[in-house]
Amino acid sequence: MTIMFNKDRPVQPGPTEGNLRVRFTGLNAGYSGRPVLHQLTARITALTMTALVGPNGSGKSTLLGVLAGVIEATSGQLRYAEGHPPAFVPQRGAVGDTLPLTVRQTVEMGRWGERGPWRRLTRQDRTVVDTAMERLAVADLAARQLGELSGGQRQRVLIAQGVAQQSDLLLLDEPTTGLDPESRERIAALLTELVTDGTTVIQATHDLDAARAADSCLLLSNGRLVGQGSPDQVLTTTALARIWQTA
Ligand SMILES: Nc1ncnc2c1ncn2[C@@H]1O[C@H](COP(=O)(O)OP(=O)(O)OP(=O)(O)O)[C@@H](O)[C@H]1O
Repeated sequence: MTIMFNKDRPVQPGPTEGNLRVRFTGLNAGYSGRPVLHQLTARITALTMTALVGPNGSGKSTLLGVLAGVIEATSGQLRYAEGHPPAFVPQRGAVGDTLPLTVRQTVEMGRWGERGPWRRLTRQDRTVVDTAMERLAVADLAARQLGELSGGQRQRVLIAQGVAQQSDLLLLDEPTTGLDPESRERIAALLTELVTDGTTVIQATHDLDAARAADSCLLLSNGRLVGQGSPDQVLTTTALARIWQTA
């Protein structure tokens, strides 16, 4: 699927290319009257883990939002290889904690893309939800209200909702921020497992350990892509010092 972000041009279907899962060229995006992303061009290989790295405000969440389809780019080209629509796990803070939802209902929302909102779930949907909750170790919290949970528990529930979407493209916005080391490791291991099982994972992260464990990194600074490649190539002391000093 190819999405052309140019107000005058229609959406065009495009060919898939080799082992690419996502490719974007000259992508510009922002918020009303506020350009944020400038001329981003990158390729994301299927069945890899990509880390989006950069200081606060560099545009990581905006880029994920564009890739997830919740923010419309103003121009450029975004192309996905054949596959499911992306599953998007937003930042924990972006999800209201006063929503009157149980953990199970929250994870069940991951099936809405298949079933439609508030529709009765099939037995298979319920199995998918159970499996996602078990993978994230939140099954014993199923009846609890989302708002009663700790930050780390809520984060795991949101990731379970993403996993329940059964997409082969999972986008996560800072999935380990604010978590204790054990929860971070558990989530890192799960994301690696998902890649092995056939998912392409893209995560925005401030966790340099997570970024160093990724297959590739996109380094953002002021809405521009200033590095892309393997963690060793991109996360050099010099590059990190330069970018964080100017942030
Ligand atoms: N809803 C919005 N309306 C207007 N501007 C926004 C909005 N959301 C983000 N921005 C601005 O867009 C820029 C990029 O923000 P973004 O959240 O993409 O950065 P980020 O790299 O994810 O930051 P962080 O690491 O703090 O999450 C910032 O200048 C921010 O103030």
